Amino acid sequence: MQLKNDLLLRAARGEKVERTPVWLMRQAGRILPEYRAVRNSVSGFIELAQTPALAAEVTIQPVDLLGVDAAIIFSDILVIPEAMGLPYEMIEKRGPRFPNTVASAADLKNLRVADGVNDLSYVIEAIKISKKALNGRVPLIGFAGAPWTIFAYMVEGSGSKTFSKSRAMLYQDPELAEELLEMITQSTINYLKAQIAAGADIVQLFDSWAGILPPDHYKKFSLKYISRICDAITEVPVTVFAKGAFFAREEMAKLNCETIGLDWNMGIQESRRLIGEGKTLQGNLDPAALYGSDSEVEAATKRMLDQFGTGRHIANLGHGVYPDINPEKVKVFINTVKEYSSKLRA
Ligand SMILES: Cc1c2[nH]c(c1CCC(=O)O)Cc1[nH]c(c(CCC(=O)O)c1C)Cc1[nH]c(c(CCC(=O)O)c1C)Cc1[nH]c(c(C)c1CCC(=O)O)C2
Repeated sequence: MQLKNDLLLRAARGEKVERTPVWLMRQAGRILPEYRAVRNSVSGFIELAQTPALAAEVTIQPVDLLGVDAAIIFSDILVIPEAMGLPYEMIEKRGPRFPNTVASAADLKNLRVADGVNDLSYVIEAIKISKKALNGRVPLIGFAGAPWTIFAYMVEGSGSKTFSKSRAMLYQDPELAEELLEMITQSTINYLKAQIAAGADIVQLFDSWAGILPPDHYKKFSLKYISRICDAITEVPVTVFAKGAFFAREEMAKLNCETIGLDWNMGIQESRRLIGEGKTLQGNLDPAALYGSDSEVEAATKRMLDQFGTGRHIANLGHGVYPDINPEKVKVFINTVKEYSSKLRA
């Protein structure tokens, strides 16, 4: 199926675009009242994610209601641990929790490499329904957590300020850590390939806890596995977003990926200098800028676009949109990108 709007894919590949494409990390299922209505019709996040018709419905909402240039499949990065044999719960207002965690080699024996097709069939089905319903309007983004971030949840059992259990394992039992990271990496490759076969047009890796590692550990326990995933995914463009990994930008330029996500602490011109011209950059407005007035949102968005210039860029926030942001402010951000970047690129 030919896409009617393929700006995101062209920008990712470094081809010419009439204007800068724009979407928001975590646009599906956070800020829209229309999402909450669907969410309240089921028992919780997990049931919603596991009901393909509803997952597809909330995937498409931001395209209809906000005018973004891409849809991102409604799911979570934690479906991979579950498919490997470590189920999670979503605790209302608190976040994910794993009743069982990985602490020893014996715990690894209970895990398997996910095949991505059968054990995550509900995501694959949701992608197929979403593609049909999108009918080529915009590309569909598939995604997964980066191995280090998934590892951190599997060892820690929940989010954490310090991730000291998962970071301790890197010092105390690096072989065990590497064995688990290997299993996650293989599962992620299988899963992303299944998403692509089902219709995902581009895929993004979220390394949300990149910033908690020192540079040497980041290279050894995260980038190494991200690099393997980038090498394995040859079918569609790949985006790597590593929150807080400012120290790794030069290393990341060597990844076999098309796009690198910037968080809002990373200087735009400095990032371009460190990464070079060979990658598209994605980001990076401060998510909190959307708490400002309409004219402040507009001004901040224009400042961001001026700094990225007319080079390879996909507009986004520097992390996921915050749940209490007014969708009208998101529209100001999106419309400003569309109008102002058209002028810049004319
Ligand atoms: C770290 C991480 C997680 N999940 C994800 C990340 C990486 C991105 C990031 O750094 O923010 C990624 C994610 N999670 C979700 C998506 C859906 C698609 C999208 O909108 O981008 C995506 C891309 C749905 C979700 N994932 C979750 C919800 C809220 C659950 C609900 O509706 O009750 C949704 C819509 C729950 C979740 N899932 C996770 C947490 C910490 C939480 C609780 C807090 C929160 O809402 O973010 C783990």
